[in-house]
Amino acid sequence: MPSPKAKNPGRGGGSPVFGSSNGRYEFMSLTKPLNRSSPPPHLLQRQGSDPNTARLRASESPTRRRGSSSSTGSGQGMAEEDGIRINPSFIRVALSSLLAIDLWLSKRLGVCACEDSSWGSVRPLMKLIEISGHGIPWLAGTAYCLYKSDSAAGQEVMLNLFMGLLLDVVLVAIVKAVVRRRRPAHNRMDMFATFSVDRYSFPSGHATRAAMCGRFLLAHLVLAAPLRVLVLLWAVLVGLSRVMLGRHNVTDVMFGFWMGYCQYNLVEMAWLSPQTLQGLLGQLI
Ligand SMILES: CC(C)=CCC/C(C)=C/CC/C(C)=C/COP(=O)(O)O
Repeated sequence: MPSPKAKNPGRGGGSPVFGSSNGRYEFMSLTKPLNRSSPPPHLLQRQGSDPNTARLRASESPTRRRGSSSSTGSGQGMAEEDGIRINPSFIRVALSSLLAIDLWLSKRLGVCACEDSSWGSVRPLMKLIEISGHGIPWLAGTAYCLYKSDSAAGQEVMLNLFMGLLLDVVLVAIVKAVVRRRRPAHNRMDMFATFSVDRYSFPSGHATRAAMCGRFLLAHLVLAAPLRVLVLLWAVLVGLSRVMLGRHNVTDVMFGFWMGYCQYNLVEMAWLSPQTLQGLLGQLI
């Protein structure tokens, strides 16, 4: 089978392809036309600043030795070298492949993106789950519990949850503002109470909140086993509903879960004890 590189020697655009010219899959760059006579600058850089030394080392490389005994002579050897040369771009290729899979999967899973979608009838339920993970009910509910709590332990837990929720809103806003990934094209922007950064989708604020609050509740509330399962199920459903509603891509939610999980560690590290609270309140009053 002819190598794709041989078919498209001068194609631009930078998308690498998989080639199997010698029965072995390798990445080959389509960005630059092949230059058989001299190695590219980044190969020289990797092997030392002296181009002659670099050429010498390249000719001593096992790849070159293997290539010289191959059926197509030096051309084949160079093709194998190409495989080595474009290794630095492997991460870029992997990331763009992941992104493509992410977009494809997110579009396929966005089955409640509008009423006419295949699962459009489930949309009201998904929107209910969306509200259950929204920042405002969580902040308002926690503030209310803090106000109503008559035990020091209860107040301590609620205050730390409230601080965690504020931290979550701030961190998510920062990451969204920095990354600026747009929401999926199939999303209908009909969420309630959003800020300007909420036009961006990475990470999912609902997913960070679900992960952080889920961990928090499991760690600080004494819950029977069925309720613990329910908390976990709720967190998973919040994440799933983001993709099904078309609000987010899968990676936004996955990263959101991870970020929320880590945020809980931060809350634990910066835990406000009653003593710290008294000190803080003493300074304030
Ligand atoms: C105290 C304060 C600034 C509260 C803000 C609460 C609030 C409105 C959070 C935003 C909730 C929201 C719509 C987030 C977007 O979630 P995604 O999952 O779509 O990223």
